[in-house]
Amino acid sequence: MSVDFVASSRLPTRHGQFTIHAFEEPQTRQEHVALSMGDVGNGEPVLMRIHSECLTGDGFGSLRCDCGPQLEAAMAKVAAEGRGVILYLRQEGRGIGLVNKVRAYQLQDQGADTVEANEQLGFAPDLREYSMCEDMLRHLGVSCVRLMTNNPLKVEALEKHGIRVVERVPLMTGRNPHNDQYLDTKQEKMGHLL
Ligand SMILES: Nc1nc2c(ncn2[C@@H]2O[C@H](COP(=O)(O)OP(=O)(O)OP(=O)(O)O)[C@@H](O)[C@H]2O)c(=O)[nH]1
Ligand SMILES: [Zn+2]
Repeated sequence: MSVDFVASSRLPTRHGQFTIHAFEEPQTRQEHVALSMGDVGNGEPVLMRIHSECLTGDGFGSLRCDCGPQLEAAMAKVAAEGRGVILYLRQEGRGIGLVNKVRAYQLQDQGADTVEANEQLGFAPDLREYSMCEDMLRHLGVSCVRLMTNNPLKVEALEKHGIRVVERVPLMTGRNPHNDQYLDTKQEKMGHLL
């Protein structure tokens, strides 16, 4: 999916001052944003996070997943280096959307794991794709990254879109009794490097 750059502005945060860049997919009007700090277009590898929207974890502090602490940790690491990028992609629920994610949570409350719940709803375990990253990174002048993730599919997807990943930086944070099994399932069934 191609995306158009729309606007950017200053974004002071508790981790320091970022610039927020807004993008839109012309066909679907799907919106995505990037946060950047420092001179990311100078050709040096850029510390980067691709974060998939999780309203429950990022916004409400849900302990069912590790998204909130991962986003906080990624922003803190970028701030510590004074340079980096967070691509915040609006792919809620690994692409099934917020309402379907709550449906999946309901099935998980009844015993399904995160993969089984998606399958019971008729979805693949992970519907995300990352083609929009290419336009977003081109706009920011980034072609080479150190990617903060535990998901090898994200590394593969970026390389497929012409972005060089010189390092995978593990992002292990936020394990708790409520998401213990969820993280184990990601490791066992989805190949995450936890
Ligand atoms: N369908 C579904 N989506 C979930 C569930 N729990 C979290 N998510 C979504 O999963 C996405 C985050 O993906 P994860 O699999 O946790 O991690 P990742 O982004 O693939 O990998 P990392 O880069 O290591 O964080 C967010 O969009 C969440 O909303 C769930 O039980 N079911
Ligand atoms: Zn989450």
